[in-house]
Amino acid sequence: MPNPFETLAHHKLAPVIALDDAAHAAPLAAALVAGGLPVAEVTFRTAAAEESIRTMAARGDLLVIAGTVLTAEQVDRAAHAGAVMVVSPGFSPKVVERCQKLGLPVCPGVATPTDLQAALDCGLGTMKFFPAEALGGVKTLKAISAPYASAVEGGVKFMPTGGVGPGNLLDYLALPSVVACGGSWMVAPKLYAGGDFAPVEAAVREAVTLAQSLD
Ligand SMILES: O=C[C@H](O)COP(=O)(O)O
Ligand SMILES: CC(=O)C(=O)O
Repeated sequence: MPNPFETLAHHKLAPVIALDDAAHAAPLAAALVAGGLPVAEVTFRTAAAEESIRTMAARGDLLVIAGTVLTAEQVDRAAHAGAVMVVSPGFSPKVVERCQKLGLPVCPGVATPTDLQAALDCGLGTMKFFPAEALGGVKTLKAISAPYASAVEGGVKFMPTGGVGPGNLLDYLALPSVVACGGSWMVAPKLYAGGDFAPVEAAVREAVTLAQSLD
């Protein structure tokens, strides 16, 4: 599997998934792959997260990221289940430390310059900007990142998440500091409420077309 950050930079999207039922993991993964987006950020917001990660990782053709990882114990469970990267809504030194100990790429959330510098102190160069829209969106991201352009080689990179959708995706992706955007719109439970995952595949395909339209 290539470096997860490179995969994210290629696809520009990280679908944020909260599964109540691990039985949905297989058809959801299939819809993502069929729609052209072999990336899944499965959040530890539900009890089904670990099993869902295991199911998706077993395919071998999908970048499986563990999301909403809040404790070192969840890092262990995510890694054991097959996640190849960890993200969090905020910056937790314990989560980052455990990931680094395991050699697992980690992308913590930052909302302030203080968070950002804490992540830099850990040697990290790519961070979530969360919750992106509620924090002021593109304007705030530009302002927060400006002082750190030369803090790491190539500049600090971000994965804005929270309130990103088809209406503002390209505004974020147009920023050179943005690697990819996280979002739940193309994997929202209402799309597969009837047990049919075709609407997910269609929404994923549309999101992929939009994200790639900047190239
Ligand atoms: O908590 C929010 C999710 O991580 C993603 O945000 P979203 O549902 O606004 O796309
Ligand atoms: C928001 C986010 O990235 C997370 O829950 O991990």
